[in-house]
Amino acid sequence: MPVRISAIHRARLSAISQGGQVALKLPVHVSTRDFAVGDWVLADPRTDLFNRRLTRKSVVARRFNGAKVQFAAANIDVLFIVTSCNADFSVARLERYLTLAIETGASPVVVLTKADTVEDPGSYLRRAEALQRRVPVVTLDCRSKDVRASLERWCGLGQTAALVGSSGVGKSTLVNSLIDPLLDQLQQTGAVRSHDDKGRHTTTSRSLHAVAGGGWIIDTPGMRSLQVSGAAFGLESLFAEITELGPFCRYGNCSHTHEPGCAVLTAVREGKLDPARVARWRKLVAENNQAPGPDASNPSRAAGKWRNRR
Ligand SMILES: Nc1nc2c(ncn2[C@@H]2O[C@H](COP(=O)(O)OP(=O)(O)OP(=O)(O)O)[C@@H](O)[C@H]2O)c(=O)[nH]1
Ligand SMILES: [Zn+2]
Repeated sequence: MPVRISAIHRARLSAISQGGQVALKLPVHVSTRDFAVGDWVLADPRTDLFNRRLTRKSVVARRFNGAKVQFAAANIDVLFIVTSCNADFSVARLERYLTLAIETGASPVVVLTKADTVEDPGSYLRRAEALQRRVPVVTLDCRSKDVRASLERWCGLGQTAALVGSSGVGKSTLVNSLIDPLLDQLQQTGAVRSHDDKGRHTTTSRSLHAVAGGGWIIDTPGMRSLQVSGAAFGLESLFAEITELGPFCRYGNCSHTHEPGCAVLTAVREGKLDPARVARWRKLVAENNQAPGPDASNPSRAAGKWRNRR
């Protein structure tokens, strides 16, 4: 029977089947670390024993200290990049998330929360919109009843969205505003939150929730750092206004740092490119070149199909 992973615990997996919640039993050689919330797997309907994981169409994977990979969400269509209209807002961090989204193959949507706490949310909106051509940006108050209407076009029937962003920006509040409480209670794990060591409520396991309107949403825990690696294509598309100038440089191997006849440097001098944006792009490209090679864990990428999907 096909089931979808809804939460990952240290030694077990929760899943949702057509009939409701399933506590998946794992064979001894299978580690929960190999799974992501949103994974589709096959299980034995009589024993709930795990059989095999189905091929992912997309996966959000984060890399720590070089090689260690953590899977945050699988089979997603939309990546909500959540940041708030305050000190958390950082164009540099948003560019990292947008690169991640492009590499994942999911459509990014920038969600600017706590719009109710600032005089001019529009200034945040404009700064975010400038980061990627045609990227949708939404400003909202996560606690408001308008949240569903603002995000429903990305949460339709059969669609899966994942939320990424720093701790405290309002991801859980957003999920609570989006979910269908009845449906979610019926299908959910009931253990989305648990107490950490300090006795504070915190989101410990990534989880899959049923959204009113037929979609699904995956919450991920706040992340402190987001390393860019194996993301040459993502950087090339995100910084299109810069990379498109490459062919116009005098030298084919131009590093766009000092060469005569460099189209990028010329555009900066003429005020057509923001020097700060170019500096951030250089930094990410350098980081990407230093990191380990392409992430073979992304199947949509390995299959060579993912570029066509956009
Ligand atoms: N004023 C205002 N407060 C908000 C908004 N969104 C969230 N908050 C508040 O900000 C605090 C943090 O919100 P959470 O939803 O727990 O943030 P989170 O991103 O889930 O944090 P983690 O679970 O640590 O990843 C809570 O006190 C919320 O009530 C918003 O749009 N406006
Ligand atoms: Zn150049």
